[in-house]
Amino acid sequence: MARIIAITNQKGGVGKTTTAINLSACLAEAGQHVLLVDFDPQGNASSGLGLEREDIENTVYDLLTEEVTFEECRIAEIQKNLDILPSDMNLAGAEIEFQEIEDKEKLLRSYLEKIKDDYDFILIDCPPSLNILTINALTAADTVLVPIQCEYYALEGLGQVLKTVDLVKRKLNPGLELEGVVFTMYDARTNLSLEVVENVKSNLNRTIYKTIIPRNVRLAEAPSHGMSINQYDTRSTGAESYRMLAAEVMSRGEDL
Ligand SMILES: Nc1ncnc2c1ncn2[C@@H]1O[C@H](COP(=O)(O)OP(=O)(O)OP(=O)(O)O)[C@@H](O)[C@H]1O
Repeated sequence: MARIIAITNQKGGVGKTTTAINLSACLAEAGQHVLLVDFDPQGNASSGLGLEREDIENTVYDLLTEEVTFEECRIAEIQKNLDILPSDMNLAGAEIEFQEIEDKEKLLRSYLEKIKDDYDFILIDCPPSLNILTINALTAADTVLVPIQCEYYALEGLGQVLKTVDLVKRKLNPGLELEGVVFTMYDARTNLSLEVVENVKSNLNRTIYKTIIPRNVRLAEAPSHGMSINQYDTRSTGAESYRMLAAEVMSRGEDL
């Protein structure tokens, strides 16, 4: 049965999508059967894996509004072992459109529960805001992975995420656990990156991944070529770091 991991941080631009794409791809490369749910109306996880608008017939929005089945929405084997539920701008209307639906927070969960047995991991790439989509993702998830960028306001964003996770745990999903925090865009040439890591470590009594994702230009380039980092530049430090993160995520499963 899959472990469902929501990748979230209400702060924008911290490396959620980069982590969702490359962690999914590295788990798949390691032989795990993975579903990546693009749950951000920006659709960056979909385009970052090479999907053009014309390749996408149905999106996760159509699934949630019951217009299509899971099979009709899923794009199978975008890479070996990796399937994706794509997204597009239509998902931005969810906040208003789901208003009238009973149990609107549990929509995604109801669909993922049906297919959970078919995967080892389901990763959900969340939008950078606390809206009905993020609440749906956290209600569907077993664990939450929080990427935090090595910059000054890192702790601020983290505090908000942890509050939201506690709220969803109390009201909607008692089994929800923190998978861990992962530092992104670490720049070894600056003192700031090191200070942020030390600061978060001393203030956060929670799981922090040993793997730190470095700032790496190949990671920034890969999505514009529609490739994950292990396809785009398999020997880059970016690829190596996401492989290490995948190995940690797999081994952590044994403790969860
Ligand atoms: N480790 C890295 N090294 C270099 N560039 C990176 C790295 N991680 C992410 N980036 C770049 O930083 C930008 C923001 O990353 P990303 O889109 O993954 O963040 P996000 O949190 O998903 O953003 P949003 O809040 O808009 O959804 C992108 O241009 C991405 O290519």
